[in-house]
Amino acid sequence: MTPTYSLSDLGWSAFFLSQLDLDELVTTTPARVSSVHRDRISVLTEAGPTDLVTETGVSTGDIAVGDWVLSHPTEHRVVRQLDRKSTLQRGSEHHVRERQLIAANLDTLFITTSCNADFNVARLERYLALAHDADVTPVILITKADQVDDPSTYVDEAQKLGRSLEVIAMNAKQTESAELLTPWSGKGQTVALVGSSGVGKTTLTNALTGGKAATQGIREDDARGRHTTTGRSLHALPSGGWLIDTPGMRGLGVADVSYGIDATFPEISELAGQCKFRDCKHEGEPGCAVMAAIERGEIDPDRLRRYQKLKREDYYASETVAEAHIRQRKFGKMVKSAMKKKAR
Ligand SMILES: Nc1nc2c(ncn2[C@@H]2O[C@H](COP(=O)(O)OP(=O)(O)OP(=O)(O)O)[C@@H](O)[C@H]2O)c(=O)[nH]1
Ligand SMILES: [Zn+2]
Repeated sequence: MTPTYSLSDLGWSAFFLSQLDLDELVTTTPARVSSVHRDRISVLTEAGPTDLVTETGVSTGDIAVGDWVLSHPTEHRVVRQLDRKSTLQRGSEHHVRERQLIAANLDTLFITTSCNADFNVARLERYLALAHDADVTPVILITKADQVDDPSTYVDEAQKLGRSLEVIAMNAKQTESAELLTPWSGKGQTVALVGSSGVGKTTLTNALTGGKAATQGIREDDARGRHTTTGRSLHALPSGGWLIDTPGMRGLGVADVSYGIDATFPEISELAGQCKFRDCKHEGEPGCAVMAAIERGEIDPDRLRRYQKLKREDYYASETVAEAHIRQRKFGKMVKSAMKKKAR
């Protein structure tokens, strides 16, 4: 039997309700997107799961798993998509402004790493920038705590990355691991797991879903081979929450997440406003408040290096094709004139 859910079970809140006008309140049905197909979307409503086609002219590519839409009272179609509380997207590796929607309306992003060679603060900062930019609360999970003598050294390292950041060490293979995550996976809460290959995402997914990851919350006929465009879907958790799986989140480029990078390095970005030049790169410019703080020993120089690296990567990945073109032409001209000067 297909389980039924109330709107609040599905994650509905005042944030979404306040977007409806009186007419919509009476005539439309809120629906949460559980998977996205090329020509339609699968949704969960209070009346159960169903499929909807999108508004005319709107591609399903603009809709992400986790989105809320209003569905028409009699026809199986979307009337309107609601504003998101959060949007998780990834930058493409190409040097064009191109971002791929991963999930909408997540409350928490579990950034997963393990007590071994995978543990890398630069990678964690990269995921943190993504989470902050998406407006999702990050929680760092450090798996394989059972394989080291003292997991607290890993916890302490991760804890340095944020004053109020939650960091949890665990053995993902123990069934209790799901219990450690209940503060974030209770009724109506939506979570996703990201992290490198082999850190234990599948193990944790199975712990959270009770091993039923593949089938919960999706229409049954999906199991008969109807393909979703992304492979992503919304899974109901026995704890009352929702898990959106995130295949394709492994390679992790940053693009257009400048805000998220600043939020990940508050000790640097908060000072940057006091630099003499508004576009100071903190690379030795006069009147640089960040360099001054480094000299006073107040900022970790390694953090500044990683901040600058992410900012550079974000800048190049965020520029449009036209901007890249101008930059390359400028560079070409500069090389030419330098060569002319040399020849003289
Ligand atoms: N001892 C121990 N082993 C773990 C733990 N977490 C995961 N493993 C093991 O590590 C291996 C990889 O775990 P997976 O859950 O498949 O990792 P994944 O992140 O899903 O990997 P991909 O599917 O490649 O992205 C498996 O053999 C798990 O049993 C843990 O906390 N402790
Ligand atoms: Zn500066």
